[in-house]
Amino acid sequence: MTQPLSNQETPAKAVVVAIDGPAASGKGTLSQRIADAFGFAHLDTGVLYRAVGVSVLRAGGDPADNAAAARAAYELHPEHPILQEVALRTDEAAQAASKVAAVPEVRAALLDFQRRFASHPPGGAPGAVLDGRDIGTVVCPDAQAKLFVTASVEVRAERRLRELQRRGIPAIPSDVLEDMKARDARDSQRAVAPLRPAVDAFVLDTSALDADQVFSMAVAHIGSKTGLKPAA
Ligand SMILES: Nc1ncnc2c1ncn2[C@@H]1O[C@H](COP(=O)(O)OP(=O)(O)O)[C@@H](O)[C@H]1O
Ligand SMILES: Nc1ccn([C@@H]2O[C@H](COP(=O)(O)OP(=O)(O)O)[C@@H](O)[C@H]2O)c(=O)n1
Repeated sequence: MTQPLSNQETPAKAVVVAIDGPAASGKGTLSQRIADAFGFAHLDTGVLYRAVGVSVLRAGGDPADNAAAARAAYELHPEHPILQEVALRTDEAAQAASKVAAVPEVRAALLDFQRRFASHPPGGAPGAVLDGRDIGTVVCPDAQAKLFVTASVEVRAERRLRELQRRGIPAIPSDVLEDMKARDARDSQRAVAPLRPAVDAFVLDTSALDADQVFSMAVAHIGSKTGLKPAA
């Protein structure tokens, strides 16, 4: 996956905000709000891994099979319709994603695209917000601001359950919790780019914070690192 997302180049060096954390910690919600507030582009990198995982499943393969996972990652490109599918939001897709994500060739295949998005945000945006697991540690280690968003696994499972119900995707509460624990373990223990806060990340436990409180704290942190204030 090496194709550039846009032909438009950004003359000044883009500001990069890295937001990492475990499943359903609120990364995506926060990233989109930060992107909107600062006029930055947003890339949810988890979608890339979910698309690779689902592609392997659809081809009848095993997401833990290195060759099948690597092939699917090399075939993915930024305009691929699978990236828009609601099917990527299911627990099955999440589990497949975390299996393909442990394959070094998959991570390598997706790296250039993510880095290019950060250095040349689409639409000529002055900055980019990337959320995932390894943005602050591997993809953009020089990001001007890094946040690591987390919450207890019980709180995260409850948030994900409500989200799935809202989307009309059937889910069993105990399965969502167990799947999240399994994914946390796989993501944290893999050899390549494991889930962990960068040493210079601001760690934000959102267990008892609502989305507005998280947003305010993140804006304050980004302001302290970049001198920028939200436009609105
Ligand atoms: N601070 C928060 N408090 C309560 N619910 C939240 C909070 N942040 C996000 N959510 C909700 O939790 C669910 C998962 O959030 P999301 O941003 O998708 O997490 P992630 O990107 O880390 O998987 C969504 O339904 C979202 O609306
Ligand atoms: N930068 C990233 C993003 C996601 N992933 C993998 O992709 C899976 C799905 O990521 P996601 O961000 O969509 O998951 P949620 O946090 O939304 O549940 C994760 O469990 C990771 O295994 C990764 O390894 N590195």
